[in-house]
Amino acid sequence: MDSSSEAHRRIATIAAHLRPSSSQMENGCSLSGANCRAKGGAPGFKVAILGAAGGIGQPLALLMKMNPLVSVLHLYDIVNTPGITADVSHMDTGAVVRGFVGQPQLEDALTGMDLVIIPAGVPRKPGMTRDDLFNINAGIVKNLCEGIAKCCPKATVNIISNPVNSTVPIAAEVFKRAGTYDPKRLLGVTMLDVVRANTFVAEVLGLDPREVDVPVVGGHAGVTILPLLSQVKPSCNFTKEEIEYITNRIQNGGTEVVEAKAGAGSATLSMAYAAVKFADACLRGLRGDAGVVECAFVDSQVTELPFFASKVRLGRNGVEEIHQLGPLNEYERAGLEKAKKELSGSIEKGVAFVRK
Ligand SMILES: NC(=O)c1ccc[n+]([C@@H]2O[C@H](COP(=O)([O-])OP(=O)(O)OC[C@H]3O[C@@H](n4cnc5c(N)ncnc54)[C@H](O)[C@@H]3O)[C@@H](O)[C@H]2O)c1
Ligand SMILES: O=C(O)C[C@H](O)C(=O)O
Repeated sequence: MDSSSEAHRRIATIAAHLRPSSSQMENGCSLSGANCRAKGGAPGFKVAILGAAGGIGQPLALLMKMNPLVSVLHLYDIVNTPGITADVSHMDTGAVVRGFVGQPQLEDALTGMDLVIIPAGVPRKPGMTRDDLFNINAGIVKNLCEGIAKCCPKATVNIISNPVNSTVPIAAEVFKRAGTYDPKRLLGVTMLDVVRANTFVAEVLGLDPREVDVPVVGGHAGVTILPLLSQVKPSCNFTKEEIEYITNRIQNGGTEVVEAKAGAGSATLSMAYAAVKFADACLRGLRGDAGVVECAFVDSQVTELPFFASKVRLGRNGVEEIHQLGPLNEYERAGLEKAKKELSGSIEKGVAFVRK
């Protein structure tokens, strides 16, 4: 091909790439093809954020745009994605950003995605439990998962919307109904509990939180959040008072933020950080990296419950291995019984919502 026909081909490719379709804003860019150069077509994963205009969604979009493993980033919400897409797309990082707004554009947002992250739904106000969000968020998660089952049934799905202990079972039921359920690909995000646990333990021990690793198992609400302080790395001993203080602080970390925000929502910035840390682990697993292990709320046989959070190894197929809980001390065994009792009801509530 001579250089002028090569130039024509390139411009035609760019023009096709930039032409705004009726259903999407690409890069917020309205230039004609002749004014832009071709993208390098960097390899990477296609990621969608559903609820991208929210308190979590916006910083999550920012951080995912910075992730070198992401080549395409779809931002979907029922409001405000055009502005957020235009804004984030100006960052000089590799991912191509496209925005989608409203239910009619959900299918385009989801088609072809490798990873879908869901922070859509209402947050708590002071005095509420996460379960108080069920009535609104259950329907939102169900609807979005129906879209995933139809448009990207093989995608890995990260559920952030609360109550996670019920929304993950809801997602599983939707996928089962659609015949697309792959338990390895559905993960409830409990990473914020681990992030908090690492921070609070590091404070008590006088360590850098980046050096601390605290397994947090169970679920994501109150007593279902069970930090295993006997398994902290680096290995250490706590007094009884320290164990009670740290455990309570981790279990009530979400409420601490809800109360401090005094009606303006729940954790958004630390959650976006945790969501990206977790999504990055999922993407490294999908890429084939070895030894990627994080805590997540998944379809599990670690206890008699159908879902449970524990350490999982992430790989090319999603959850490749679920770690057992390891030896628990008496305090943790008592905590586990309390956690299972509450979790069981929350899981059943989610399942019943879809089966009703
Ligand atoms: N798993 C966790 O550790 C964790 C941590 C913090 C918050 N959360 C939960 O995350 C959720 C979102 O929190 P937030 O602070 O970002 O709330 P937010 O209200 O700021 O944002 C939620 C976004 O969801 C959008 N939305 C509502 N219905 C939608 C639908 N049908 N489709 C797509 N988008 C829709 C809203 O327009 C909004 O932009 C809440 O349920 C909250 O409890 C979970
Ligand atoms: O506490 C909440 O309602 C939000 C979230 O689950 C959190 O743990 O911060």
